[in-house]
Amino acid sequence: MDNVSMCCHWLSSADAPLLKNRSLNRGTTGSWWCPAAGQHVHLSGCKEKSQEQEITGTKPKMSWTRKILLILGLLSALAVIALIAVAVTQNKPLPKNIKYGIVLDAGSSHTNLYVYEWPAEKENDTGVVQQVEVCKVEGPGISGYSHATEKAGPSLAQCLRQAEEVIPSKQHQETPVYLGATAGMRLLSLENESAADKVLSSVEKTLRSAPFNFQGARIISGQEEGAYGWITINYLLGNFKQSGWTKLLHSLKSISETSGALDLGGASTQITFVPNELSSESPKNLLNFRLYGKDYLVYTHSFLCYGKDQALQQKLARDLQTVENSSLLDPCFHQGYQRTVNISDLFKNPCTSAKKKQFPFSQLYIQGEGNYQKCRRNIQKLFNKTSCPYSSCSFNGIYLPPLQGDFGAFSAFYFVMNFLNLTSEQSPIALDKVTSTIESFCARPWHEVKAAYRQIKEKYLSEYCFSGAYILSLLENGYEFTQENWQRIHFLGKIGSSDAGWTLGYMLNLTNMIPAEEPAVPPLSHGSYVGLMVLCSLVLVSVLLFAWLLFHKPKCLQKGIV
Ligand SMILES: Nc1ccn([C@@H]2O[C@H](COP(=O)(O)OP(=O)(O)OP(=O)(O)O)[C@@H](O)[C@H]2O)c(=O)n1
Ligand SMILES: [Ca+2]
Repeated sequence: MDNVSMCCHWLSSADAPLLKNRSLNRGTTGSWWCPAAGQHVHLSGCKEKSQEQEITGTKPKMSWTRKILLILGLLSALAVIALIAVAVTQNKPLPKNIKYGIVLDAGSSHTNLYVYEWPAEKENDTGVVQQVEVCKVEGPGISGYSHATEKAGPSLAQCLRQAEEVIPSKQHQETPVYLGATAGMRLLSLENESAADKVLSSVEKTLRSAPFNFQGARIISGQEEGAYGWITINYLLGNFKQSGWTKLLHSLKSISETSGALDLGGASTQITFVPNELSSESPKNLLNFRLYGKDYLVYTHSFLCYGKDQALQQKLARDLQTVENSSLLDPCFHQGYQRTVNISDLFKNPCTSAKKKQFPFSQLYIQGEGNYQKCRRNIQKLFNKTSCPYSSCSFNGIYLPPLQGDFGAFSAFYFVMNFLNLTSEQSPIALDKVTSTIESFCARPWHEVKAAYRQIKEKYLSEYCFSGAYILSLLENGYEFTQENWQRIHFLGKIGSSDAGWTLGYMLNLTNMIPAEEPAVPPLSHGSYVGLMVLCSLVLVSVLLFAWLLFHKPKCLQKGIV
């Protein structure tokens, strides 16, 4: 490189100010002190570097400043890459550590075993527990073993073995198992306490011999059953999640943020919801919860003997008072249907025992009549609406505050309405359409119904007419749902993969998985955190690139010098 081009090279670099006391302009000619050359040189004007290279035919030597800039740029790029890599790997969710829990729902008609799972590190979040298995125990509910109490426990063995297969064996010991018995056992303990105790001892023995962590087998109260059902559906529907926009929306609109729960079993039925007005008229029906940082005042009532099987027993016991001989024409069964009932069985539990009297026959022959309207009138008698010691009542003098918000209706509410094709969520079915559907189903002769639904158990199938009419009676006459708020009842079998019922709420409570206060959560999710890191890094790289380009340009091309 000759002195001129070398000096021009210097002039285009950051060292140009070394040329002291001279103002430089492109095209300036004359004699200049060039530090690179260590001498005065004669310049006839600086040229663009490319031109200069063309002219000289040699590769220009990279200045130290540019080298340092380049190294700094490279190092910054490396740092950014390292930063992203660390963000992605360091904060990536750890491999899932799953926990399990087992609850047995010992209902009046049958027992179900549920297996739940949840990620261990998210125990206190809402909506993370889900059902992974349900096993229906063969045979009757445990209260059905009152005459052979020692067989109640062994009846559960097969479902426990199924749970052993679902849960990894190394976690068997740490998996809690709970059994909650409902209305069937409540009735048995009223009728024969020692038989109920023996049944519970038998199931306890079997559960203790399973490889799981036995946590108790007990009869739960109607209040608990109602409350845990309400907790389950609201947990699964995500109604306890009160963060960000939902919180703001709720506080602005004061909308009802929880769903009521309607549970219909074989022996009892529960209604649970958050009423609009606070009232302490009937304190035994009110429960206070603090969940995820919010207080809930919940109304609940469980009607023992108003599950669909016991309601039918009550109806038959009443009907029996009016018959002249041993046959009964029943409008709630299909025409052509026949059933024989032992009179002693009919009066054996507390739901019907008050109506017990001597009859000149030991069996009742029931003949179906298939008349919905008559059936409704017949059932209506089960709801005593004559006196109410409170501002408002459902029936039998039980306090009921004004109905409020949406309701999730499950168990037999769902089984029956689902069978009748009346559960559509897309286009909620109007009450009069529901009534006419049940009316025409009841009018179908038994032989036709039986032929149309061969796959359905006769016990269930024969009672869907009665059950449909009973559900409408309970909701319309009992709780006084109207054409309008009927649309707010949602018939639910499952929510996600979990069955709607009290068991999940029971387990969440006993394992302390629903905290009173909202758990502290990191402000950003892992995804948002990584995204933000990448964005910041990209901005940093762009700034560095821009700076490098700026410095890389020949100085003489920059404004102010040219
Ligand atoms: N596919 C089904 C399943 C069940 N049933 C009936 O629905 C009623 C209620 O069942 P369930 O909710 O399981 O009641 P339990 O839990 O056994 O009773 P409870 O809660 O009163 O103890 C029972 O009469 C049962 O015969 C039905 O009609 N169709
Ligand atoms: Ca039940």
